[in-house]
Amino acid sequence: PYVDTKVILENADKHGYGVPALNINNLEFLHYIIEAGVKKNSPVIIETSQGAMKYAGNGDFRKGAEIFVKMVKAFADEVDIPVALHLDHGKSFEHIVAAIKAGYSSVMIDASEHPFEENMKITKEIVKIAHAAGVSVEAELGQLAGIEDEAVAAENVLVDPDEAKKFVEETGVDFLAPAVGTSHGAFKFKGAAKIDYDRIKKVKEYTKIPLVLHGASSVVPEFVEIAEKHGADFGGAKGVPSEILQEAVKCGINKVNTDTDLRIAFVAGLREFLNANPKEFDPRKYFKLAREYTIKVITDRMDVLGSTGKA
Ligand SMILES: O=C(COP(=O)(O)O)N(O)CCCCO
Ligand code: NA
Ligand SMILES: [Zn+2]
Repeated sequence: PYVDTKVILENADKHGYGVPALNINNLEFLHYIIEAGVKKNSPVIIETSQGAMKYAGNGDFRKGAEIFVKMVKAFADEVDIPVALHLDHGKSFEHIVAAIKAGYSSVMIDASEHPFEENMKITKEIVKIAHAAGVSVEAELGQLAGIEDEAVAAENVLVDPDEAKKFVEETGVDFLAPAVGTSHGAFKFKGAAKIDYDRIKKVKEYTKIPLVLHGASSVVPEFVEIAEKHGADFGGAKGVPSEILQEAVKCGINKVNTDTDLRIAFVAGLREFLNANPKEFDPRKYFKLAREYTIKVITDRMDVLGSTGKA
């Protein structure tokens, strides 16, 4: 069934596991996420960026939002696992309202590049509108480095747990994404991978709401290697290892944003298949390995995060 993201995340918070939040831009990735969720009997949070809305609507983000809601509901109505649709990194008021109007389960207002008071003011306004429409809200405190779809964020600015407490109390936001050392994309760490567990624990203790880890892709070496063997150039790619994700979940993370891992698995399978099948041009065939690898990276993540069997 199609559910509110809050239902999924409150259960995850109560039982101490993580749920993968998986980005889509097209039908194929949606297919693979649903297949993985059914296979693992895991809840799934599907998420789209503002750019994905524009892409699906061929330039018209309001159309794209409507298309995604219809696509996700069509699948969600057919399966027994809970499925939610979330707007990821909503920055523009118009995109957030379009997602609410189209029927998204939840929206993120990402005002984290603004000063604390401004972030709080903007978030409060979005919470008022979204809650009036029965839609839950995610916000971000602190900043991740790396590319956030349309804007390059500044340096890593880690969350201040005392600010988090005030922020959640004043805004009524449903989930919070504290910046704790990760970043978006495939090149997350210059040195050893590490995140600030102590900050996660403090934010959890002070806010007592479901927490979100952004930039959580592991950049799985197996698929990086396959992609590079078949012409990709991902030199220096490094992500968040599974053990770190598991510790983050123990500290209070419940929604685990994952985009890069799906992209790398898919392109690894696509490159490998095309190189091995020069005569193939049937679109129902040439995504065969891309589909297999993408489903594998998602089902492995469900096992790592503990959402397997929780639907
Ligand atoms: O936090 C994440 C996931 O980050 P990643 O999958 O790159 O680790 N997202 O919000 C997904 C979109 C960001 C661009 O990839
Ligand atoms: Na941000
Ligand atoms: Zn993110």
